[in-house]
Amino acid sequence: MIETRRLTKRYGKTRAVDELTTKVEPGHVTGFLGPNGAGKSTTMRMVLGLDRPTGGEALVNGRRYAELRRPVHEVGALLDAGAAHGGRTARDHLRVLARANGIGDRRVDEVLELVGLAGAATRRVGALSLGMRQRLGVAAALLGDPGVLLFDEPVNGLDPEGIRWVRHLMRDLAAEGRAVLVSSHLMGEMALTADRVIVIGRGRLVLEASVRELRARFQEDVLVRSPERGELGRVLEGAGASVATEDGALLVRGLAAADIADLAASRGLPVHELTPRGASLEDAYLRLTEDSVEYRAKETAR
Ligand SMILES: Nc1ncnc2c1ncn2[C@@H]1O[C@H](COP(=O)(O)OP(=O)(O)OP(=O)(O)O)[C@@H](O)[C@H]1O
Repeated sequence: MIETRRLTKRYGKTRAVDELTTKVEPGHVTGFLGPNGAGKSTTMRMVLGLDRPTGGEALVNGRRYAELRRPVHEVGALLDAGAAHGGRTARDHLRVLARANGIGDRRVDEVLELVGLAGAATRRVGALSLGMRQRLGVAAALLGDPGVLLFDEPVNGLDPEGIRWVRHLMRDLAAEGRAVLVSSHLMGEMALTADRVIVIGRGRLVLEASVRELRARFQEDVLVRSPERGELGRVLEGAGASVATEDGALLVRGLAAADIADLAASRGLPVHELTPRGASLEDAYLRLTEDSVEYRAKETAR
């Protein structure tokens, strides 16, 4: 679990992080979203003890990073995939990290296998593709088998296959009961990976919600077709939705498509169409953060 309590970081007059209070729970992938300069990296660096807060605190499993007895066994991070020493082999790079933390060589081979780099273990880091360096970074984060993981923009620059791999990995790590925090600029990408999101802008918390809540909040309505329209309409109203009828279909507000499907299934009511309509999550996110974009493109006056 990661907790920040009124976490603040000032650089001169810039409040990079401003009284940020959040929780990142185990068993979930939490997306950490915000425009450029919102304070995501600074927050992560403070959680990892790489930057000192100006105010407030950042805790991993209830302790500040500096107070963790075996930090690499509690928290792992992928911050900058370019950071590995280019002249060493992938395996040696990990062995150096492992030895510095009292971890045996066997675990090195295990994590190489886990991230699909066993075949490239003797290649020099400098000769690895970006996707492979990213995997090596993930291997390093997993060395101590930590319960808390932070990934800063892990899909940046990856090809579709690499992106899919990262997505699956995050979900698997969360399914194993770990707390996984992943930063991104893109709500669309996060909606596919994360089940919760923390949105920040100019260092401040804008929104903390489950992706499901977010969809329900920003979606206009859900179009539902069912041969049992009347009965389904009553069930949905009973669950708090407002229901209108249009062209033989139900227009449902106040419930997410997944909840509608679950309710229909629990009553054995057939559903022939279920279409969420309205703003995409990406649009919703842009609206949420439009006041906090650091550098806005200026329109040229003519
Ligand atoms: N070492 C530093 N010195 C001065 N200002 C800094 C420093 N690090 C970050 N900042 C400023 O703090 C703010 C937050 O930056 P940060 O890198 O945490 O944002 P971010 O959300 O990670 O952005 P990006 O998505 O662009 O990586 C920015 O205004 C940035 O310019």
